Amino acid sequence: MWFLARRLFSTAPAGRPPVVRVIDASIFAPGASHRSVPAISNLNWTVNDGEAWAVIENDSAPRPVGGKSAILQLLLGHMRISPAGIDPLPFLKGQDCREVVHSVAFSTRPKSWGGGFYDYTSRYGAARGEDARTFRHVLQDLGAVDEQIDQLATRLEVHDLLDLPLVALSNGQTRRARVMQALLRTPHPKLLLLDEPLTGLDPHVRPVLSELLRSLHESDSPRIIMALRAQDPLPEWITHVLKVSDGRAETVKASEFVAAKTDSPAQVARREHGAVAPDERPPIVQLKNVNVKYHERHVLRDVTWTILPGEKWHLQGYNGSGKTTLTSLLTGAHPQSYTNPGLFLFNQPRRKIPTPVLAQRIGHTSPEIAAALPRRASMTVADLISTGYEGHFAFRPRSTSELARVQEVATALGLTADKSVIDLTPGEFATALMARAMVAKPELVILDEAFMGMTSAQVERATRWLREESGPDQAVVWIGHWESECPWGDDDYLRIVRLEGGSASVLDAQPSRR
Ligand SMILES: Nc1ncnc2c1ncn2[C@@H]1O[C@H](COP(=O)(O)OP(=O)(O)OP(=O)(O)O)[C@@H](O)[C@H]1O
Repeated sequence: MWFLARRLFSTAPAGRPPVVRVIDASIFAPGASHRSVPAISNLNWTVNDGEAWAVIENDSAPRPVGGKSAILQLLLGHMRISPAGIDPLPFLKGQDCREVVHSVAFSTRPKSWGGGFYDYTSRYGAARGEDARTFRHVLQDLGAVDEQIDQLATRLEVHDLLDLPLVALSNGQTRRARVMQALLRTPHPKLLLLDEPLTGLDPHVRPVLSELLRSLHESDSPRIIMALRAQDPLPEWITHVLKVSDGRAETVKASEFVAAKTDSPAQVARREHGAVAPDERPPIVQLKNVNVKYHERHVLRDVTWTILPGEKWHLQGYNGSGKTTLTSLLTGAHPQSYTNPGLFLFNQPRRKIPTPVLAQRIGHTSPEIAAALPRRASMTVADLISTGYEGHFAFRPRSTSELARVQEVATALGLTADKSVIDLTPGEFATALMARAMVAKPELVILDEAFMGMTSAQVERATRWLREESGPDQAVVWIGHWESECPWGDDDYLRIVRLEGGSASVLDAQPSRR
């Protein structure tokens, strides 16, 4: 098959045009005048055949168009390039890049989803049925044949999900599904651009996807250029890095880039701030032998777990292991939350607490919420953060103290309160969602992939703020596949619960206070 063909990774045969070549050019957003500030100035970038490049953003003050997305947009033919007449992709030999350059972005919501609310809880009720459009149907509609679908799905470890409705896939499973969609589309891509492809993937799946991308790239079918955050580990097959920072770009060898890397922002912030020890009071969450099943699919199996006030938990598990399902029981978003006899929240059976009350008492951010949020030009950062008081997307006039608190949180996190949400970078948007989860100082906060799309400077600021803000009274469930990004560590009595095969085990790697 075309996508499994392999070839030795060799230097470019003489005479083959470079994949990318831009010499002394400035890149402008479409529609920007000649006098406006370029998104990237003085770009000098050549990608020779046989090289593997990552575009890495290292912005201290990210601008909506000046970072890695400007480079990806350039390769997609969406930017104006000056001097005019430069063809940034000579290897296409004049072929229309809109046909053969595909991109998959994971830190932003596709524009086609518009400004309305997308009900992410529908996935919990999605059923296998004759009418449901399955993952396989969606791929077939793109022109893929079953043999290709089966091979690629097996390689990406999503084969047993092909007959599920696409909406039922977990966050990490959806990421792999989107890569499959891009690869199996007709016409096949010659260049595939992936923006943060490894975020949201568990440590087991990351090498699986990375290895697939490596073998595709080495066989030129398609070539891959990926954009990463500065704090992400660099796949070992990447040979060169384009560092983009504050509207300027610099090329370095991957080995030099790795050698210059320092500790993660969370590690730095943890080192500089003291430990916060949790308090001991009656549990705020108790699960006793809780089960969740979809027909024959047993997602959670006899899960028993207790969260005490102030405890900091890292909920771990591979993609599809049931982390989102488990947290949706706590927030009441899952239909089976209401009927589950073993679920106790705030010292009461879950069915005795109305779901809107849960939404007020539990702060929550997740990729599903990020995708669901209605984005309208008239909605400001302050509007968005203040919906954290109710925990749903209701807009009502705010009291003076609420407004002051929203402003305080926005300022502390470097956000401009009156900026429209549609003008936010992915990192600013993730920061605003995190602020929303925390603004009402809830007793329990669930931070699921909270740093998705943030630059390392934003991660560093968010880490410090979370550690200062979330004192001994607030319990936190942290979900993130990058262990080094967890704002709390051993010194904070961080506790670990791991889901595997539907079962939960508590792994106390360090001596706990209890
Ligand atoms: N309606 C449904 N029908 C069948 N299976 C479902 C349905 N909804 C979810 N699942 C399955 O339940 C499993 C758990 O999904 P969940 O989103 O909880 O995983 P996760 O651990 O949060 O994954 P990730 O790390 O990718 O976010 C997945 O394998 C998913 O495909």
